[in-house]
Amino acid sequence: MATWILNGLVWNEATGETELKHIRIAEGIIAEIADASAGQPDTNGHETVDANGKLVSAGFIDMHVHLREPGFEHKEDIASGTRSAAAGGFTTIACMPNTRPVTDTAETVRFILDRTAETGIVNVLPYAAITKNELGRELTDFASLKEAGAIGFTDDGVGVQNAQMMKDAMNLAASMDMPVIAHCEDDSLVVGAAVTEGKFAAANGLKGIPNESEAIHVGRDILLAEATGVHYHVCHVSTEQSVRLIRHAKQFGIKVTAEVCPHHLILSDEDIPGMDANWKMNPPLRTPRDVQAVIEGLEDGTLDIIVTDHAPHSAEEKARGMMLAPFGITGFETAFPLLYTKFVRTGKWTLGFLLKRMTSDPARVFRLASGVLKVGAIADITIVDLEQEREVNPDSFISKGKNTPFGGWKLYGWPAATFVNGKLVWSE
Ligand SMILES: NC(=O)N[C@@H](CC(=O)O)C(=O)O
Ligand SMILES: [Zn+2]
Repeated sequence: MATWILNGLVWNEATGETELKHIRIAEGIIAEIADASAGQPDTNGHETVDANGKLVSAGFIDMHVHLREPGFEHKEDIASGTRSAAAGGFTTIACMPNTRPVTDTAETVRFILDRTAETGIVNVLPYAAITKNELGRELTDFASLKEAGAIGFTDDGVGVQNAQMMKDAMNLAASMDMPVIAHCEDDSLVVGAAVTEGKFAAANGLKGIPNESEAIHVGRDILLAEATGVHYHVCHVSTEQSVRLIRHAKQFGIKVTAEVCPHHLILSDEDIPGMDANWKMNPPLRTPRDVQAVIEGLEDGTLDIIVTDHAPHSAEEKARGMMLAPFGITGFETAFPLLYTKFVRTGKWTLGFLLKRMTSDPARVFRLASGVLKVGAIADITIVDLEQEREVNPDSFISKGKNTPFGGWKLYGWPAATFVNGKLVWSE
């Protein structure tokens, strides 16, 4: 039995227009994409889903997420996290190793893959830690982690402070054709700070996190990437200086790629309403000048992909206030509506540009087989209602994390159904 998705609006990259199509899925693969103008296909004996003119896209890919399992299941687990991802239109997500235990052994990598098989509903790609316990002191066993299924190495949550340690990691990763993914942060520059250096910090008498705490690592690591030849990927770029360094490195042919989060594209420190920890994340919301720089970086290809950095925390943890609460905001269930409403509906970006940065670009950067809607491709598919306007209500998030600064925002472009490997895993 096949599945037909009827009357879906599909983006045509060549023409820059959407076209009405019928899509046939068989055995988890896109078997046929037919023009709707040629009439209704014979769906006899097959399952049908009528997209009714809604957008049909390759499923979104999110290469930076925190699923919190093992160890922090009160914040999120693989069951709730993958359901939240599916509700955001994501079909493949890559999870960070700052779990408990840290994902620094083959056993924990296998645990994540096994739990995903048991309880998950989207594809989960685990990253493994660069250093044991993410302490920056001793490299993990890269070979066994790769063998167990890790797709790259990162100490996300903290920066690798020691340059020799990072260089050793890059050399080793390069020798096994694996990427190094870096949370860029110099610890000595950020002590006691919760928000960026800027107007909000100044107005509230707070110490700020300076831009160079991120950019120093980006600059250092670009030089190390050049020396080692590794594929170096920069996490959650937030500053004008980092964009400048990455742009320059790319001009020299250094193998660097980078990601940016919706919140860094949409909010600045000047939007922070008060000492509310739902506005606290790492890297922090930067100045309007930085927001402009990351937008331009994404537009000109300096920044390759959009990721959510979905970082759920419990209400109790966030209630500790701006200075004491952990860094991080949830991302899955607001990412596409935010970007679509803010950048596509306003005419700043084409729909195709946004889709590319959330599908085929992450697939290209991380050499994944998914991310395209074409005959023969894996049927990871997202249906989105571009015309539906709805208010963000954190209480109705599927994620255990309700920590978002976007509560109450009125947005368009809500995911309506999500298929993974040809199977409907979530619908409105
Ligand atoms: N981004 C965050 O603010 N927090 C992340 C860690 C990280 O990605 O740096 C988390 O694990 O909570
Ligand atoms: Zn990080």
